[in-house]
Formats: sequence, C-alpha cells, structure tokens
Amino acid sequence: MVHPKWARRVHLYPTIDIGRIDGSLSERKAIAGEIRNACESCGFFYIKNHSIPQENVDEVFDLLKRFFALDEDVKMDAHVQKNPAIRGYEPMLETRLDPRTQGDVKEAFTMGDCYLEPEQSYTQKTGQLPPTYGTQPQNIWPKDAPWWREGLYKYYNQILPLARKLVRILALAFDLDENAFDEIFRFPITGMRSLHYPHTPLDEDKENVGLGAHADFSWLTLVLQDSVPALEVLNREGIWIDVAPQKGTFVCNVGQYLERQRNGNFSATVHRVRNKTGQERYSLPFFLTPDADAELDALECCRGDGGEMGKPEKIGVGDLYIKRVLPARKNHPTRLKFKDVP
Ligand SMILES: O=C(O)CCC(=O)C(=O)O
Ligand SMILES: [Fe+2]
Repeated sequence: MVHPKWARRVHLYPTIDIGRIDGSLSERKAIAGEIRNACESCGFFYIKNHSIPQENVDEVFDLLKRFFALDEDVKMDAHVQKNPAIRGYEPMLETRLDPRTQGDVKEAFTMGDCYLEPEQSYTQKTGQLPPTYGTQPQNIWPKDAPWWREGLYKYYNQILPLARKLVRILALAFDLDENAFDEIFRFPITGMRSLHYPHTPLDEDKENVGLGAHADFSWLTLVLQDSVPALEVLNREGIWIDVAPQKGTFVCNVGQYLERQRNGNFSATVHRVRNKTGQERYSLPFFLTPDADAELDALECCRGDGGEMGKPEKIGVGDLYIKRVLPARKNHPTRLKFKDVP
C-alpha cells in the first residue's frame, strides 16, 4: 500500500507561491506554513513567483549550453583535480554518487563561496577582512572563457539573496524569530553546480544514471531545471517518482544539515537523475549550507527523546562537510590527502 502522503500524487510536490515573501509578517508566515508542511512530508516542493525574471533564467541556460559545447581542453583548464576545494569542471563519469553504478553520466562545473573573489563582496557582507589562512581563491575558472565567470556570477548574485530569504522563512516555519539563523548564515557555504546530462539509454546490465541516488549534502537546495524531465525522487515505498519540470519554478529540497537540525522531522529525501528522453538536459542546482565555522545542534523544538534517529550530536558544519563531500571523489588530491583521517 502506498503511503497516504505519497498516494496523493497531485499534492506530492506542492507548488508554493512565494510572491509575497517581502510582504507583511502574516503573509510571510503563511508561506512558512506551506513550506513546513512540504518539508515534513516529502522534503521536495516547487516555488513560483520567486522574482528571478524568466529572461535571466533563459539567459543562464544559454550560457550553460555554450560552456558545455566548448572543446574539452578549454573546460579541462579548470579541472576539478586542480582545485583543493573540489570546484571546477568535472568531465563525464568523474563522480559516482551511487557505488552500484558505473559512474555519473554527466559533466558539471561547480563554483561557490569564496571570500577572495570580488564578485562576492566578502567584506561588505561580513564587515570583516577575509581570513588570512587562505590566500588562493576557492574557485577555478577556465582562462579562455571569461564570459563564463561573468555569466555565472550574474545568476549567483540573484539566487543567493533568494536563498537567504528562504532561510528567514524557514526560521518562521520553526516558530522562531525570523532572524534566528542569521548568525549561522553570515557567509554561508554555497555550491552552484552547472550540469549537462546527455541522453543515457537504459541498460539492463547496469544501472545507468546521470546522477546516482543521493540525499543532498546541503541545508537547502534550489534546483533550476530546464524542460527535459529526468529528476526522480524515491518515495517511502521504494518507488521512483518524477519531479516534472514546471516553467517559472525552482525545485527546492531539504538537505541533510536541515534534516539533522530538525532531528528527522524534515526529510532529506533520496533522489537521482536519469535522462531517458533522447534530448540533452541542463540543470543548475544551488546548494546552501551554513557558515563553515558554525555549529549546528538539533533545534530546541525537536530534540525530544531522540525518536528513531536518536538524538544527534552537535556538529561542526565545515568538519562534517569535508568528511562527507570527499568520498564521492575517490581520486581527487584533496581526498587522497585526507584518506587516513577518520
Ligand atoms: O539535475 C538535477 O535536476 C538535480 C541535481 C542534483 O540532485 C544534485 O546535483 O544534487
Ligand atoms: Fe541532489
């Protein structure tokens, strides 16, 4: 029997109108209530009326197509192996999120938080000078495609403020003061991952995926997908359910940090990508995680007796990040460097 929460296909992934996210407190609380319900059921929902214009969305997809169509050597100039923070370009099959697969049939380019790159205005945002322990930018860019950095930053500087608004809405969703999380999101860990999935034929001998089954290692993820359906979510009955593209929306999902903070009341649900459409697919997830030096504890409201997950320990956001992100990159120099660290 299908779990009732999943059986109602129509309400499976609600589409939440956030048009009044800057409205009155009661309007913001109404949005918070809808998001809370979605996070307590399947952990996936769409948002619409998010204020990023459709023309900017179209523009960023054109940018992705232009980048991935470049010669491999131009992209490999920013190969992920050259960057200690595991940012940059990943060719096909470089990662394997699900060990049962041959590898992820996709190419990707990741950039994220960096206190040295001027586009991110670290000092203006934090009121501090960049930390002295790092002298190298955390991102890597291909030298022959300056338009790539420019175009991605244009989008980054729109999606990050939107994600920050959702942080405040989530604080309201927990019946907290809406600024309650501001101190752990001063200069958060971010990851913006451009993805290109070719068509992957189904193969009876092996599980053929664009991105293997995983739950996001983030606090909250906002995925911009194009019109090619390929994202699937595993329901509680073990059935994969499509997250159909909906123009003008983002797909949002709860990540493992938020699940932990809610002590399992919110679900970081397993999902994967399989592009069986015959078309090329592009997507652009944005992962938001609290500050690397923040500590995260289960919220007062949901500590309880620990429930079936047990009471989680307080965790250092950055430490856990390193432990969890590296295993999927088996040959990355940073992984090899830390291979004996428990
Ligand atoms: O491409 C997508 O639609 C989702 C990608 C994803 O799940 C991820 O990068 O974690
Ligand atoms: Fe994901």
